[in-house]
Amino acid sequence: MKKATMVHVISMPAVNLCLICIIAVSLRSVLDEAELLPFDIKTKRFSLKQPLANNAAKETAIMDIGEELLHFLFPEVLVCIKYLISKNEGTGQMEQRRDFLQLLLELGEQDGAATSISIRQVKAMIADILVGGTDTTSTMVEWVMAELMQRLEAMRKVNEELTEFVSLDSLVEESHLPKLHYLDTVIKDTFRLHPALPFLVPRCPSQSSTVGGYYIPKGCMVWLNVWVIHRDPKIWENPLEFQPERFLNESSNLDYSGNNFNYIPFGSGRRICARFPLAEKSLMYILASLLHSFEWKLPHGTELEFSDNFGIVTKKLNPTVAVPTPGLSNFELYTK
Ligand code: HEM
Repeated sequence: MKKATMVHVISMPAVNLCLICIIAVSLRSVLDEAELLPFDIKTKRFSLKQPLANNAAKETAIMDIGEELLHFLFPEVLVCIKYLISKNEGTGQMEQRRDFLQLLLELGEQDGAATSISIRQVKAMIADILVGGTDTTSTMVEWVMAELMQRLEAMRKVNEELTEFVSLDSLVEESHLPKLHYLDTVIKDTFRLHPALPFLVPRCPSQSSTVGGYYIPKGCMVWLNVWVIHRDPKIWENPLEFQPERFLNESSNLDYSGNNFNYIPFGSGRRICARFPLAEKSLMYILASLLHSFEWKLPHGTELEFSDNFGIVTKKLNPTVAVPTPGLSNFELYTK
């Protein structure tokens, strides 16, 4: 007999991960004002310190605050980082395998070299990756699920595609992902309507310039409003409608590379999301698995609504709640 359970599509810790992003993003500009406000764990407040003399002092201060905040908000992230580092150092894995962490640790060993980095910088980079990649991904999974449960025709097409390419007697594998074109368009149009970082990361030009007739003074903070670009009626037909088919035209260059400025959910240029290809794959994989293995319905008598909870990462104001029912032909697949 099929068993149904009600679940939150995504359950995240109550503390919003975007706090760390705010710190990472805005600290540089705060520090440029020469006053530093370090975070006091006991009082949970920022306290005033002396102006910082040079860039090295600012970098150290950024890491001090980042580490303190990590301790306070995400102790498990730090424990995880420390574990990974000690595991790599302790077991002689260095010689056998060269993964990202190992490369970072090797850079740390080059005494005096220009590329040498400290263990604190290694930790900061790994924390960046863990933090930058978690809240964004889970938020997007939730938005896609909500859009699909609202547009049953699109859900039907996704399910048909999954049944054709994966089949009901197997689980989704990485090799299936390139074949799931319709799911890809669903994710893309969800990114258009609900970009996870609607203002990207702010820019600070090192030279004054004029762009599109606007004078941008050196040193100012520039926020790009991607949310508005993605809903601009001059660019998009029926911009407020969820229409995945608009991405079926392959000649439109509407991918995640940031080369078409009409569509930049992962940003563009030198500061484009550092791991957008990984994010693209993870999203496809998570969503394909959820949608292939279960049939999703709203709890009886409830309706979806799509208000934003504005933030650095823009989530749904009201979490999506859905009821999954197993749909695979062989129940043992769920225990794998
Ligand atoms: C759905 C998932 C994700 C979304 C929507 C997303 C979005 C973004 C955006 C919009 C930016 C700013 C780009 C700009 O201002 O031009 C960014 C930056 C960044 N992302 Fe992602 N991201 C995601 C997943 C990830 C993952 C999985 C990682 C790492 C494993 C990651 C690491 C980073 C880092 C390190 C930066 C800063 C890059 C820099 O400033 O040079 N992100 N991301």
